[in-house]
Amino acid sequence: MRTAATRAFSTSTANRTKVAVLGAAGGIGQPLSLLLKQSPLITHLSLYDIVNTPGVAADLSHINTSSKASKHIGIYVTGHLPKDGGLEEALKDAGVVVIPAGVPRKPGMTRDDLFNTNAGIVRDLATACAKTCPEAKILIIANPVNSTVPIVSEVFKQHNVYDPKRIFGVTTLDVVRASRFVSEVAGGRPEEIKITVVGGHSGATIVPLFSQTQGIKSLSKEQLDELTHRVQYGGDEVVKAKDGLGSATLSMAFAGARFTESVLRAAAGEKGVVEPTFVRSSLFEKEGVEYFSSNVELSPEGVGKIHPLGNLTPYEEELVSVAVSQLKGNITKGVQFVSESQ
Ligand SMILES: NC(=O)C1=CN([C@@H]2O[C@H](COP(=O)(O)OP(=O)(O)OC[C@H]3O[C@@H](n4cnc5c(N)ncnc54)[C@H](O)[C@@H]3O)[C@@H](O)[C@H]2O)C=CC1
Ligand SMILES: O=C([O-])CC(=O)C(=O)O
Repeated sequence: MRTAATRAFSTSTANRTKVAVLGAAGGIGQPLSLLLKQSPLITHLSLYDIVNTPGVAADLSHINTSSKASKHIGIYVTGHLPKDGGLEEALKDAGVVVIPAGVPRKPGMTRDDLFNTNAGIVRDLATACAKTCPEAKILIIANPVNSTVPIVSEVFKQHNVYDPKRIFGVTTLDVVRASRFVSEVAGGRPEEIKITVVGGHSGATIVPLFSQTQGIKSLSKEQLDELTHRVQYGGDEVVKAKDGLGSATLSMAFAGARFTESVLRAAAGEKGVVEPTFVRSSLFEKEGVEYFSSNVELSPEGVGKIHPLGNLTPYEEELVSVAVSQLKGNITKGVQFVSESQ
């Protein structure tokens, strides 16, 4: 977690932040909190779940990570359960809220099958955020991301605190997978291979743009088909291997910690921090799609510059058009859910 950049920015205590993790005792929440406990950019790690959080918090609070910049005050960890206003306490003064709360898939399910359970969980947590920490950056991991991001946005609109720059769908795992899978086929160090992945976060809405990465343009059509399918359905590989015990947790914690750290680095003033993320975007607005994932330069306010997709091959253009048509339905479903629950 400690890159040269984070070391440079960790010298200022002014920019250090309270980060709340909602769903902190879950499969993603626990390893994500462990990774975040190592960030020099966090002063207070606030953990909330409907079960088991005090234990997770007590355990993490024994880790001797501390920042010299804060005069040896380590990251302060607290754990909250719903009783006695625990959620409000967890969110009070948070600068960043990460939401992995919600149920994961079992074999045979799509991410959209999680909507009925997770939409209500995310709506209620977003309501608490809109009331308690309306200026926090909200990082949404809970699936289906293509619908939960519009849900959070609609809730914030209802409370008149909506700023599209501060609401992010976490799609980092798609680029983490893409670079790993490409390295297995084409060689190279996966951590150095950058693949642009755009669209959304489920099946055919996930579109890797392999043509934009130098050195792998010579993939055969068969390799391209296989790699594209593997990135689009990488989540299914894990769901199948876990055989009823959930979906990706450890790789997601890695990806979620990377994205959170990037948001914090940009908030601390670092320039040139670019991550893919599913945000309010004008890229496909004309086609009626208000949210889209693409590379975004992060800024102190949150979303900075949304990068255009760049040159696409006809193969990629076709994938993007399928993604756009599916996203429309996913987004509408989230928006309608909030308007119908009023
Ligand atoms: N964006 C992405 O790339 C990925 C998203 N996910 C999604 O992340 C979510 C969580 O997955 P896991 O951690 O594996 O599930 P899990 O079931 O292990 O953990 C979820 C946690 O959320 C908690 N929770 C449920 N309702 C809550 C509420 N109202 N308030 C606070 N906490 C609540 C549960 O008690 C549990 O501890 C799932 O929806 C999954 O599909 C998973 C992998 C990748
Ligand atoms: O596949 C799932 O349900 C979890 C997920 O979003 C992923 O692993 O990309």
